[in-house]
Amino acid sequence: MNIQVAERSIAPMTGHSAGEPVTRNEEAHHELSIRVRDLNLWYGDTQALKGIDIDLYKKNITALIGPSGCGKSTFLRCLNRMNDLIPGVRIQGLVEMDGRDVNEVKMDEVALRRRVGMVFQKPNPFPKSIYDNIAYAPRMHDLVSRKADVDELVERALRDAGLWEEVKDKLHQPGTSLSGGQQQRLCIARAIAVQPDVILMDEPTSALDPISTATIEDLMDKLKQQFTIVTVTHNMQQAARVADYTAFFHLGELIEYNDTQTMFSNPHTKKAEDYITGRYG
Ligand SMILES: Nc1ncnc2c1ncn2[C@@H]1O[C@H](COP(=O)(O)OP(=O)(O)OP(=O)(O)O)[C@@H](O)[C@H]1O
Repeated sequence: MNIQVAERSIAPMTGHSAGEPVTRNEEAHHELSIRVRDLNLWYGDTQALKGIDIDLYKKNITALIGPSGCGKSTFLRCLNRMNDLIPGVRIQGLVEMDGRDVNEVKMDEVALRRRVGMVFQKPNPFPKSIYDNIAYAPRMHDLVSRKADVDELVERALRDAGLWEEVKDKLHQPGTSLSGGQQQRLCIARAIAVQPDVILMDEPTSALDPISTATIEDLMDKLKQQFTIVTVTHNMQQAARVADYTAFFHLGELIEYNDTQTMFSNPHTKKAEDYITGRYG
């Protein structure tokens, strides 16, 4: 492996230079998923993202951290073009997924969002049954049509989201009848049902109790075997527990991008250190 200490934070600055032994499992999991170059975003006249350059890796969890308003959610939404839905937004720069520019005019947004699932802060099941929450998108994308295939897909997604045993006898009850933590796992099951490449999570546990939070963190750890996960969190312990890489944003800029262990034990920038140690933010 040859991770370079980039002039700006593109590849994570792992703290070891080329030729040194690699002590983590980066060798096996260092395939590029998303490449972002000189990404700038304005809401009207206000610039919210400034020259972001970053490489995000497959089958890893990358945590986005930084003080409120620094642009974490805005950046996340650039990865599946959700900012396009906000009036007055202007975006410049490159966001490439598996080598293809997601902002290309020809890129079909529906197809993009099938490849890039999203889980929000507040669980938001559809006002439908547990079963239909999962079945809806795969049917819409024509991934399945036969009842037996839909049943199988629903079961697999719920099992992968660690929810099957809790809901298998009430699949036709409303998704909203579940607890908050269960609803969030239902939303994760819904996201993975279409077999995306990437799952974006915007503070996925901030509305949950500690036990549900721990369940979701365990689940994220399992899901990264199949999916690339990019998550926003305000919880430093959570970033340290779940993320392979951590990116620190400040006032719309990416200040430091590092493997999580280095970020939390030996941050390379004063701003990241101050934030992580609670000196501000
Ligand atoms: N729809 C919008 N219209 C105008 N400005 C926006 C909009 N969404 C975000 N902003 C502004 O862009 C900046 C970045 O916001 P963003 O929500 O991305 O930050 P964040 O780091 O995710 O914050 P938080 O941690 O509080 O969720 C902020 O100054 C915010 O006020």
